[in-house]
Amino acid sequence: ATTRSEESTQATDSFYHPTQRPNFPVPTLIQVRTILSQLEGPIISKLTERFNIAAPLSFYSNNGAKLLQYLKTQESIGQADGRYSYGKLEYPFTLSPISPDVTSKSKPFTPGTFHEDGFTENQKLFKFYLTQLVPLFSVQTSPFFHLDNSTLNEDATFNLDATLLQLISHRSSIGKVVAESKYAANVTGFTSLIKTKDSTNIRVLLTNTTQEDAVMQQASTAASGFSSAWVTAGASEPPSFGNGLQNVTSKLFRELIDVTTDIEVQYILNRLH
Ligand SMILES: C=C(O[C@@H]1C=C(C(=O)O)C=C[C@H]1O)C(=O)O
Repeated sequence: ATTRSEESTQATDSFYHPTQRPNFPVPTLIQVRTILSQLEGPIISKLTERFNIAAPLSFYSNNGAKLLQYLKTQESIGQADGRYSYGKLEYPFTLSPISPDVTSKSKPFTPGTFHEDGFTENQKLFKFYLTQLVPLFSVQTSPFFHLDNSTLNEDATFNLDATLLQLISHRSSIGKVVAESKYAANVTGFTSLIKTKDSTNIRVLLTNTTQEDAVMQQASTAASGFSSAWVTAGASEPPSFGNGLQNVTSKLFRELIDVTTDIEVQYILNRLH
């Protein structure tokens, strides 16, 4: 008989049975940081687009039920294409989670090898997006021209929301790889903290505020670039546009760093499972 957890594994990861998953070595910390910085452009670009679409808060009533439904439809298609398969570091908002890896004699997960913990912060990211960012998307103008005089486009708005949510989920999930590279570089230091489940000191060991400042700085520079490019491209913007985009960008990246770090901590706590 198939158990509940096997069913849900099949649901999200139809590509590999848990016992036949490949061993994935992770890149070095320097390489992962480059990978993370590659995502800043796409995230801030989508954020700029979304920031510039008029959309009433009523689109998001009932805790974003309609947006979740939109995501569910998209994710079912993505799942069929293997989007959430093992090692993709993409985790759905609406489908069942991937099952965690279990270490055994035949599968020792030597340091430097990815070890899935099945954890996501997608619910937290969705709530943050809905309650902290959406209220700041308050432009009144719409880029759409409809002959019936309507200006709203719910579907296009949800499409941008979905892309943005998927990008920030992916960005924070790369925290798992960051954590593996840090673990591989300090197995002894982390192992004792894992054994005592000392999440506070695990977080201290994972945190690098110099790197965080560099990420925030790059995000801020990107936001300035996108707002000027938008105006150069012909958008008629109020004088508050540049600062408004800076504000949402900095809120988003502060949250992303915190969530990425949460994901790193969880990954380490479950590393020896
Ligand atoms: C991702 C890392 O871990 C933590 C999270 C960071 C981030 O989300 O950008 C940056 C520095 C660290 O505090 C890292 O060290 O690069």
